[in-house]
Amino acid sequence: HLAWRPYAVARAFARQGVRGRPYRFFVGNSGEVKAMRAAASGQTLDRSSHDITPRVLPHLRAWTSLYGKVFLWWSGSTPMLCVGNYDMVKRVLSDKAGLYMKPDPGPAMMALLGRGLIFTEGEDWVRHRSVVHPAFAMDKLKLMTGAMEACAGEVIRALEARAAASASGEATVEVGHQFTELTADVISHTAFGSSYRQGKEVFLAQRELQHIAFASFNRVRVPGLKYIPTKSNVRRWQLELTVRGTLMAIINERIAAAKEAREYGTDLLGLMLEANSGDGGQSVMSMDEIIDECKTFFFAGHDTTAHLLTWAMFLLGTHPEWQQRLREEVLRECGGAGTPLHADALNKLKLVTMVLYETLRLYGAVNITVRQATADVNLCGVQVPKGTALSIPFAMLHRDEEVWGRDAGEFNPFRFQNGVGRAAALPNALMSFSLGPRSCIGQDFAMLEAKATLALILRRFAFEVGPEYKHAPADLLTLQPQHGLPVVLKLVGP
Ligand code: HEM
Repeated sequence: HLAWRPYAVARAFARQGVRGRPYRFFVGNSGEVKAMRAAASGQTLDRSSHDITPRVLPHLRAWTSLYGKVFLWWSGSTPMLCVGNYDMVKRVLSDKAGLYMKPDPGPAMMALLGRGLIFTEGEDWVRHRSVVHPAFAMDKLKLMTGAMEACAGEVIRALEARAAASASGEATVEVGHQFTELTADVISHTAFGSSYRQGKEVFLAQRELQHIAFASFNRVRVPGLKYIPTKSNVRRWQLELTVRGTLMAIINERIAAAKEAREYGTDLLGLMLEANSGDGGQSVMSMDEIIDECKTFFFAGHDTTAHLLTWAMFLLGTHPEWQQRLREEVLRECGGAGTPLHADALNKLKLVTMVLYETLRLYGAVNITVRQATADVNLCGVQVPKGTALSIPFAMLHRDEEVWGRDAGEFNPFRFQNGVGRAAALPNALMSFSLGPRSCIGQDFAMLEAKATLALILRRFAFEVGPEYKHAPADLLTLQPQHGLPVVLKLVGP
C-alpha cells in the first residue's frame, strides 16, 4: 500500500549507483529545504489544529502531499529516502543485523557527547547498554522518586509564594524556563546523589558547550579551524576540561568510597559503576567511556523531559476539562498537597499517563530520526543503495489518519485508554521514544519525573495558557515553543 509515485526514479537510482547522478533526478535538495524552513519559521500556527508539520518538517510535508509517504530527495551530497510508512520504519528501527546505523554525528556533537550510548554502534553499543541498562530498571527508578519530588517541590513552593504575594492570587510564569531548570536539577541529583553540586557544575559547563556546538552547526566548516585559539575555541577547551576533570573527580571519589562502604550507591552513577565492575574485577567500560555516559545522561535526559512537561501544560491549559479530571485522579491516588508522593501511586495515574502519551504523540521532543543503510538492502520491496540516509519523520507518522484514525489531528487522550499498544491500528504506532533495540533507555525515568511534577502542580494550581502565547512549535534539536509558554497559575486547595 505504499503511495510510491517516484518508484521509477528510485529504481533508476538503485541501478545506477549513488554518486554522480544529476540533481534533477531528485525531488528536492538542501537549498530548497533551507528556503522552506526559513519561510516556515515566521509562521504562527492555529493552536487547536495540533498539526505542527508545516512548521517543523515543511519540506517533508510539502513533498509527501505531492509524492506519497515514501520518496527520494537529495540533501547536499546524500540521497535521502523519506520513510513515512510504518512497516518500513519498523523494519529499520528493529534492525539487529547492523544494516542501518546512525549517521556520523559530526565533530560538534562528538566533542559534546563523545562515544556515549547515543553514538556507539555494534559490539561497543552492546557493551555500553549492558552497563547503563540496569540503572534504569523500574525498581531502581522508584527509589529516585524522592529526589524528583524534592526538586519539583522547591519550584512549586517558589511559585506558590509568587501567587500568594499577588493581589489576585495568580502568577504568570514562563514554564518552559522553569522546567528546564527543574529537569537539570533532577538529573544532577539522580545521577550524582551527594555529589550533586559538582554534578550541577558539569551540567552548566555542558549546557554552554551545547550552545557553542549548535552555533557552529550552520557555519561553513573550515578545515583545521577547530585547532585555532579563537575566542569560542578557547572557551570550548576550558569547558571541556571542566567537564572531564569534574566528572573524573566525582567518579574517583565514588570508587574510593565504595571500597569502604562495599557499595557504589543507588544513584545513576552508582548503579552504572556497580554494573561496570564485571566478573573477575575486570571493568566493562573505561573511565573515558563512563564519563561519556554521564555527559549523555545530561544531554538526552534534560531538555526532552522539560519539553514534555511544557507541552503537557500547554494541552492541559487549553483543555480545562482534562485538567480537572487529572486533578481529581491525583487527589484520589496520591492524596492532597503535603502527602509525600510514592512511585506506586504515581504508576496508578492512568489519566495522567494517557495525557502524557497524547502529548508525546502530538508534541514529542524528537520529530525525526535518521539512519543510514550500511549495505544495499531491500526495504519492503524498495531497493535502497548503501549510503542512503533514511529519514523517519515521527511527527508525520503520529498524524497519519490511516493509522491513528480520522481524529489524528485532535487532542484525544482517550485513544490510550486501553494502553499504548492499542491506541492505533498498529501496535507500535507511538514512536516518541523510538522503537526496537535503540529505543530510549530513559523513557520510564522521563515518565516518572513528568508524573511526579504534574501531580505536584495539579494539587496546588489551576492554570490556563496566557493570552499572549503564540503557537509556534520550533525544532531546535528538540521540539519547543519558540516564544516560550506563559501560563497563568492560580492557587487551589487549602
Ligand atoms: C520525554 C523525554 C524523552 C524523549 C521524548 C526521548 C526520546 C528519545 C528517542 C526518540 C531516542 C532514540 C533516538 C534515535 O535513535 O535516533 C532516545 C534515545 C536515548 N535516550 Fe531518550 N528521550 C527522553 C528522555 C530521556 C532520559 C530522561 C534519558 C536519560 C536520563 C534518555 C536517554 C537516552 C539515551 C541514552 C538514548 C540512546 C539509547 C541507545 O541508543 O541505546 N532519554 N530518546
